[in-house]
Amino acid sequence: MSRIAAVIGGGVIGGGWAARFLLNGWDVRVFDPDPEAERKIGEVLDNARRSLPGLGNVALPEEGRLSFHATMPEAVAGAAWIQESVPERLELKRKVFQAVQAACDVGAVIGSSTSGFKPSELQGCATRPEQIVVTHPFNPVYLLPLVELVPSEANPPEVVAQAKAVLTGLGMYPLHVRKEIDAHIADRLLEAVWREALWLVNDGIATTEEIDNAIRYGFGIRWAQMGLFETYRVAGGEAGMAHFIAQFGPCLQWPWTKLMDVPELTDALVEQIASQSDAQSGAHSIRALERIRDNNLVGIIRSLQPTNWGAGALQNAHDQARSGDMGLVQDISEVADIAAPVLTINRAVPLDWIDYNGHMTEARYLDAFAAATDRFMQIIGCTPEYIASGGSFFTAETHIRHIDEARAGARIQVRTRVLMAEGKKMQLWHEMVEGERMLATAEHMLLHVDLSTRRSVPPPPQIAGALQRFAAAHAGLDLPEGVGRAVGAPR
Ligand SMILES: NC(=O)C1=CN([C@@H]2O[C@H](COP(=O)(O)OP(=O)(O)OC[C@H]3O[C@@H](n4cnc5c(N)ncnc54)[C@H](O)[C@@H]3O)[C@@H](O)[C@H]2O)C=CC1
Ligand SMILES: C[N+](C)(C)CC(=O)CC(=O)[O-]
Repeated sequence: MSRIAAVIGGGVIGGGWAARFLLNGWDVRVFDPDPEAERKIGEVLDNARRSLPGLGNVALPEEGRLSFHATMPEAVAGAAWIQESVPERLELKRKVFQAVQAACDVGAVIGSSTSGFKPSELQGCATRPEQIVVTHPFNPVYLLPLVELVPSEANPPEVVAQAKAVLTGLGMYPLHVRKEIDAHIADRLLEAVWREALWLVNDGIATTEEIDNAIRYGFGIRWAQMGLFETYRVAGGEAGMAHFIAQFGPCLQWPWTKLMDVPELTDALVEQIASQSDAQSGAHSIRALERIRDNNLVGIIRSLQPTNWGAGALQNAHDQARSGDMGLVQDISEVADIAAPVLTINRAVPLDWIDYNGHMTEARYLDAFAAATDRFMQIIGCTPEYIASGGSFFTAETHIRHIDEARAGARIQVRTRVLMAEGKKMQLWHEMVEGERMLATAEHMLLHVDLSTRRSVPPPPQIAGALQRFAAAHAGLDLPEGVGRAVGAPR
C-alpha cells in the first residue's frame, strides 16, 4: 500500500486531514478549485506543526510531501486513501465520487467527511459502492482523535479493517458505527445541545457567552474525560446508574427541553447570535482562537496521559506502538551498539512546555531528563514489574546546564551514557539535542533503593550486570565536556 493520501476539498476539514496525514509521514495531494486553498491549508499546517508533534511522548515520523493538483485524476491516481471533504451537499458529493472512482485505484479507501449523510446515500451513484465509507472527523482534525467510521452493507469487512488500520496508524480513534443512521452518533448528540442552545438565545434566557460558560466551567470538562454514562454512574453515588435513573429519569418527562423543535433562524435571530458572538470573541481573529483552542486541547489530552485515561490512554498506546520505529528500545537485548550513548528520548516539544519567553521552560528540561532516566532504568531491567516487586532507583543529585533554546514542536533527542556504576550508585550523563544543536546536558547521581525499607541497597545481579555492561562499554568514550560542573560558590 502506498502512503499517499488525496484530499478532495481543502477547507476547514480537508485542511485538518491534510495536516493529520502529512505530519504522520504520508504524502498528501490536494485537489480544491478554490485559488485560496493553498494559503488556507498553509495556515492550518502552521497551527498543526506547533501542536500535534508534541501531543505524545514519541516523535512523529518525518513529514510527508504536500502537493496541490489542478485536476482530480492527477490527485487521486495511485493514492491509498482518498478523503472527500467538499461542502455538505449530496449531489456534489456523489459527483465527486464518480470522478474519483474514474481515476483512483480499486484498492484505495474513499472516506467521506460527511457530518450527516449515511454511507448508503453517498454510495448511490457510485461505480464501486464497496470502496466508499463515512469517516467523519472532528475539528481540529489534526488534534482530536475521534473519527466515526460508518460502513453500509455494501462495504466488505476487509474495507472496514483497512480503514481502521490506516486511521489507527494516524493516532485516531475510529469509532465503528455498526448501524448507519443520519448524523451518525456524535453529531446527533451535538445537534441536540445546539438546538437547545439556540432556543435559550432565541427566548432571551442566556447569551452565547453565558451558554459557553455553562459548558466550559462544568460539564464540558467532565465530558472530556468520562463522557455521559460513566459520569452519571458516578453521580448516582454508591447505588450507581440504577439509582441515578430512578432519581432523574422522571425529569425527562418534564418540560426541561425543547429538543424536537428548532427555532426559526430568522434574520433577527441570526443577527442576535452573531453580534453576541462578536461581543464574546471578536477581540481575537479566527486563527488566534484556533491557537488558543489548540493550546487548551493539547493541555487537556496531555493531562490524561499520566492517568492513562480516555484520549490520554489512546495517545499512550499510539506512542508505545511507534516507539520502536523511532529508535527507542525497551531492553538491553535490543540495543544495537552498546558502546554508544543510548537514545532515551525522541520527541517533540509540546505546547504545554512553552513559557512566557516563548521557549521550553526550565522545569521541562528536568521532566525530559527524568523520562530519559526512566527509560534507561527500564533498559537495564528496572521495569515497572521490578519496581512493583520492591526495588527502584532514587535520584540523589542533579546538575542541568541550559545551553540553547527549544521552541514548540522542535524535535528533541536525549542520549544517555553511564559515567559510573558502583555498588548501589549509578551516575548518568544525558545530552539533549535538536538536530546537531546541543540544547542541554544533565548529570544525575542515583541510588538503588529497597522500597520497603526506603534504604539504599545494591541492585540485584540482573540489573547490576546490565548496568556494568553499559558502564564498561561507555568507559571507552571520551569524557563529555561539562562533567562534574557545578554553579560554584559565590565569590
Ligand atoms: N466544519 C466542521 O466543523 C465539520 C465539517 N465536516 C464535514 O466536512 C465537509 C467539508 O466541510 P468544511 O471543511 O467545513 O467546508 P469548507 O467550506 O470549509 O470547505 C469545503 C472545500 O471544498 C472545496 N470544494 C468545493 N467543491 C469542490 C469540488 N468539486 N472538488 C474539490 N473541492 C471542492 C471548496 O473550495 C472548499 O475549500 C462537509 O461534508 C462537512 O459536513 C465534518 C466535521 C466537522
Ligand atoms: C457542525 N458540524 C455538524 C459540522 C460538526 C461536526 O460534524 C463535527 C464537529 O467537529 O463538531
